[in-house]
Formats: sequence, C-alpha cells, structure tokens
Amino acid sequence: MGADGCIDWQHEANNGLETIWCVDGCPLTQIYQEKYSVMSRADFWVASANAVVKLSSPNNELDLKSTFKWGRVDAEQCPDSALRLPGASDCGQVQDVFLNRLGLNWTDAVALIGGHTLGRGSSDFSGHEGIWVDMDAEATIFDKRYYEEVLRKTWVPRNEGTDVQDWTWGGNNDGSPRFMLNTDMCLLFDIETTFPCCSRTDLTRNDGTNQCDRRNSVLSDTQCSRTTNEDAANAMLQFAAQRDDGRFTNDNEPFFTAFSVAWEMATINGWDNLQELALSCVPTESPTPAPSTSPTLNPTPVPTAPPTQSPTAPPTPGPT
Ligand code: HEM
Repeated sequence: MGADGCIDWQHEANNGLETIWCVDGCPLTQIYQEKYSVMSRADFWVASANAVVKLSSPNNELDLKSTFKWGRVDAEQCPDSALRLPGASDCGQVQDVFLNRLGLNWTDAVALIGGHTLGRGSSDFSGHEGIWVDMDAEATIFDKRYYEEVLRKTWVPRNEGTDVQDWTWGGNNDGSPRFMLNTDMCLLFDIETTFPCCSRTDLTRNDGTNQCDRRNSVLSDTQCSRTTNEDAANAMLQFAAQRDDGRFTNDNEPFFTAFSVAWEMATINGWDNLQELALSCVPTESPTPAPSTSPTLNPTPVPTAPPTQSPTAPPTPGPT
C-alpha cells in the first residue's frame, strides 16, 4: 500500500492485501468510497494507519495527527514497486531500506519495526505463522510489548533451511505460535555468527528441561550473542524499558516518541509539497482539496490472475 496510493498486486510480498483493499466487500475500501474519496488513496491509507495506531494504543494515547501531511497523488500502476520492500532475511535488508534509501537511522528503524506489536503473520500469505506478542488480545494493542517479548522469551530457530526461516518460542506455543522474523531478532542479537542459537539459555520449562532444547535441536549451550550494532540494540533496550530487577515498566513514552518521529519521516518520504492540516475551518485558511489522479475514485483493481513469478526488473525510484 504505497505512498503513491498504488499496490503492486503481482508480487508475493503483497499477498493478503486483497483482504484489506478490494473492489467488493473490504470494509476499508468501502469507507473510502463512501466517505473519504475526496482524499487521494495514498493520503487515506496514511490517515487510516494513524487512526488504527491511535485507537489501539492504551487510552488512545498515541495521536499521530500532528505528523500527518496531505497532498500525495495516486498512481494507477506501480509495476515492480514491491521490489523496494524489505525482505525478512537479515539486518542488511533493514539497513538497505530504512537507512540507505529512506534516510532514517537505526533508532528510527527499530521504532518503526515496533509496529509488529500489532497483528500477525500467516502461513497463507508470507509463510510466517503466528503473533509477535504473548496473546492474541495483546496483538490488538499498540504498545511496547514487542520489544519486551524479544527480551523476555526464549527464541529458537524455526523452519531452518527454508526460505521462511524465522524464530519461535522455546516454551509452550499453544494456540497461535509466537514468532519473530530474522529482521526482528537481528536488532538485538547477532544471529549470523552464532546461528543456530538460542536467545535465552537460562530458562527452563515446568518439567525442568531447558527451553532452548527440543527433540531435534539442542541449543542450551549456544547462547545468541548480542549484536555489535549498538545503535539498534540500545534502541531495543530503551523501548523495552526493563528495570534492573528484570521486570518491565509500563512506560511506552520512549517508543511512542521515537515512533512518531520515524513515522512522519517515513510517510512523507518522496513528496516535497505536502500540506499541513488546517487547524480551523475558517474559509480563508482552509486548504484546497487534495489532487487526485483517480477520476472515478475507485480503488485500485484486484487482479484475478494468481501472482506471477517475482519480476527481475531493477527497482523503480519512488515518487519525487
Ligand atoms: C524489515 C522490515 C519489515 C519486515 C521484513 C516485515 C515483515 C512482515 C511480515 C513477513 C509480516 C507477516 C505478513 C503476513 O503473513 O500476512 C508482517 C506483518 C505486519 N507488519 Fe511488518 N515488516 C517490516 C516492517 C514493518 C513496519 C515498519 C511496520 C509498521 C510500522 C510493520 C507492521 C506490520 C503489521 C501491523 C503486520 C501485521 C499485519 C496483519 O496482521 O495482517 N512491519 N510484516
């Protein structure tokens, strides 16, 4: 769901988005068509994300309204734009996309990826099944829990040797499995030098067995070492807000402040003429409607054909 209001439907990285944005029956599309089609889709998608963050944060605390600017122009076609998305393989992906191309720093990247406190991965879409946090209900709350979970849980490799290798909890994965991507784990651990490893060799199950050890894999002697990327690790620790006694505070503020800064930079990237929201409705101060290249104001069509193989063309530049 790009900053140009366009979705590259042909790329597998976007699998599942047809359940959110579609011609018929997707609530978000319906809301847009019925009430907000005066805005460009691109502005609407950012505004919708802001609303989700606000409504799912404790006491509606994280209001991103001050970061919102409007005036993005929609494109109807964006072939190969999904090639610019980060893969989930390693921190090189994070560096390439968030630092080298979006111009953010590691603190910004770590703050943005904290978005994984919400929602889930699916074997039907990405192939990574589970939630990042402890309970399904917690996956509907936008708070710092994601950072806590990286530190709190015993993470061991899952799906080793496949292209959906990730990490899962060494404890009891009842219900939804809990998982982390390599791009989550690498922000705190060196998961390359010591792979395969276990993130906490100090925890046991109720039956006394080490949580790092499973039937086919014994990792209780292989503690994952801390990453040498101190900027990323420091941000993870700061946002998790762990006390000296190992428990976590309820203070979301460091995460929320960093997320707001990074979110604004990420969502205005590529546009140099976006407008602030008007603070009043007095006619002389009100802005003109956002330009839109979508004359029929219809959502981008959903393809009926299955995704084709990954395109090989080089990434196209973002909007300027
Ligand atoms: C290195 C960067 C990132 C990678 C590799 C990545 C990868 C993924 C993957 C594989 C999924 C599972 C998709 C599925 O199976 O349906 C996912 C879901 C999700 N991601 Fe990310 N992501 C990244 C960054 C971000 C950022 C920056 C945010 C928000 C600011 C974010 C928010 C989410 C959310 C909310 C979901 C859950 C979606 C749902 O419940 O349907 N991700 N991500």
